[in-house]
Amino acid sequence: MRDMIEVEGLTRTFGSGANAVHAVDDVSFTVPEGQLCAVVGRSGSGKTTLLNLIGGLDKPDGGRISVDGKQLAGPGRNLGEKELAALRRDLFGFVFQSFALIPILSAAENVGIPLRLRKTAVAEREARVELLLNMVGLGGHTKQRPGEMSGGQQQRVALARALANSPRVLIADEPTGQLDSETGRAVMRLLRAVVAAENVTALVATHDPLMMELADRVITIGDGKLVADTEAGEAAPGLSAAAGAAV
Ligand SMILES: Nc1ncnc2c1ncn2[C@@H]1O[C@H](COP(=O)(O)OP(=O)(O)OP(=O)(O)O)[C@@H](O)[C@H]1O
Repeated sequence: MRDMIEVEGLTRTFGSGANAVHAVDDVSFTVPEGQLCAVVGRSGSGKTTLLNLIGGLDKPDGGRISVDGKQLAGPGRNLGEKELAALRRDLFGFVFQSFALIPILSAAENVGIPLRLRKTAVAEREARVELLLNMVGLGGHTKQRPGEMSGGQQQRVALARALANSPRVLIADEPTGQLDSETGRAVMRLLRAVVAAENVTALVATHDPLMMELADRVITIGDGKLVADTEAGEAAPGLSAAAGAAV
């Protein structure tokens, strides 16, 4: 399987001198296409900073990032905001802890936003929105606004929206952080299932042990450094089978 994400010597420092925080400190790894990779670590270890760098929401101080063979950052590669925004739109779908839905739009309209931005034809957009809302189990809720939905339903809408553009990579930062544990588990299982159905590569920052079980691989970050990198099969025999059963 070819590599979808390639990160080499990635570094991001906030502040300087005695106050410098090495949020991401010389991190290197690759993620093969189709893999669901959990990124774990204590609060403040650098997970969000790492995801933001890979997703083109922030720029590194050093190192290289390539996604789907396109170099987002590296020596001599200083993309302008417009260029970076275009790459972001084409390559990534984002899911945030806070859902980040637009309150005055219905579920279907929220999911359709990335397709409107791309000027996708109306019939094609509506068909894709319907397919995605059905996939996340919200086919009967298309007209509801976020305020009329539960947290779990809102996050399922956000997941559908993140997939609308058929991104190569799904980046999810603590997607269950605001959900109760049972709802969070349902969202995690759904995420596992849609990653497989849409053949997307996913990076999920999480504290949730279930996500670690469902993931193909777990990357552990500590003080900005990569401290462990475990494939599901290596962690404990049988984990993959358990993950399969859970979907
Ligand atoms: N914009 C910023 N300016 C200054 N320091 C920052 C900034 N963003 C992050 N940091 C610092 O970088 C370190 C890593 O933060 P980051 O948010 O990436 O951690 P995290 O692992 O995602 O934490 P959490 O699990 O609590 O979300 C922390 O020490 C944080 O205080």
